[in-house]
Amino acid sequence: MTASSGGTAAAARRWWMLMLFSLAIAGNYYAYDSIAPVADLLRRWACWSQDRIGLLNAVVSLPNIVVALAGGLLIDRQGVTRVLLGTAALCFIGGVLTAMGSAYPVMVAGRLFFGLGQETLLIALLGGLARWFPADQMAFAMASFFSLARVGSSLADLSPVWAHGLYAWGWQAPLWLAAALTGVSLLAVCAYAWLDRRAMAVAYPGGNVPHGTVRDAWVGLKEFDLSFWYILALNVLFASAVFPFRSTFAIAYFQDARGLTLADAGRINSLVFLAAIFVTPLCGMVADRFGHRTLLMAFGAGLMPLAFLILGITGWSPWISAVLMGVSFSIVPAVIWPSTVRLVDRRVLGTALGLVNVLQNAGLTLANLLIGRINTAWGAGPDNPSGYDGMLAFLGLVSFLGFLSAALLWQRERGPNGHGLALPGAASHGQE
Ligand SMILES: NCCCC[C@H](N)C(=O)NCC(=O)O
Repeated sequence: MTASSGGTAAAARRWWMLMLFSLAIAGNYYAYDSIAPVADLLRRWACWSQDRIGLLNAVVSLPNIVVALAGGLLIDRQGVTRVLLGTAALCFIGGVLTAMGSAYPVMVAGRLFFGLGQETLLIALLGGLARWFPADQMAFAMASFFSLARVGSSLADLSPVWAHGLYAWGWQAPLWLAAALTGVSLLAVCAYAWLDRRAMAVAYPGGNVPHGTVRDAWVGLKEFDLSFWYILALNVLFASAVFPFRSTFAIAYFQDARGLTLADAGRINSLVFLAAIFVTPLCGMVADRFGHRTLLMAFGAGLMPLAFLILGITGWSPWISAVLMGVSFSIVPAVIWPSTVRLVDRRVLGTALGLVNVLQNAGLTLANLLIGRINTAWGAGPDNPSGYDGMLAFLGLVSFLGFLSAALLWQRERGPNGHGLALPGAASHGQE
């Protein structure tokens, strides 16, 4: 018997777990994205520079260039549940410190604590889904989970509208809301831990729950298949193009280069996430039902450079590119994570996901820095809209390299070294 098998009661328990995980990630992503909406208040009320505000986000990613791999190893050694409890608690402490901080160092410390937990929490949640969901439901489960993550991000983006009363009090009140949501995330994880304990007692009556060892992780790392490295490259390159554009530079670009108002620039930018809320679970369902995961990833990844190309060389409405990005950002995350799970041994899954996130965070940090440099060097701004061409060329190139990785993965998986990624869920040989 495996943890993901069982009858109706087990199936019901799985959907409860998915609900709790989705709540946990929605609260977490809300807090992750809670700085941008208060940036203006921090600038005007506290007179903080762009650099100071930027550091509040940088300290979340920076530790994960190292910590996510350690977190992944810890998941393989200690199991998902303990790591979930520890990291959700770290995020909660971080959220509270950030909200308490009218003093800058306290806020930075809060964001640092939050960052220490954030990526490992995501990895552990994905590991938990992989543990409980069978192959033919995993893409839908992970896609629904990411759909709720986007709800968290979108609610944070739009909080100045729906929670405008809080913003009238200054920047701390909205950050207390974010802290409260990290508390909800911690409660959801505690409820999961309770469910998990009962379920494990049934799956492993002797209490001998198998965990990987450091040696397993080392051997596993050396034995990762070429397909894993392709999917890792896709993940890093795709994230390095999407997140810096969407979260850092898009609003200024749409205002300066496309002449949109701040409100319209915000609207077009949030379309990418709003579309993903609805389309991502559909993509997961398609992957479970029909397979063709590598083709889906190549198609989704191919839409991203196309979107940047259209922005860069045509005068077409930016909404066209936003729609292409929204579709791409729905397909790739829905398929890439469940596919990664199929490519590695379960005993080293945490380590594998940790490695992906370490390189992804390095890519995100580097891309943010490089794009900033490029925009400065090209003199991008309202007086020089074509100064953004360098940024678009860079993003187009990075996302095209992501597409190439997806195409290579597609080609490899069609041959004798494939892992059944093209097959429907039940027919493929995911390691249950
Ligand atoms: N919130 C922006 C960065 C998220 C990075 C994270 N490691 C990740 O891969 N998330 C997956 C996703 O699609 O949100």
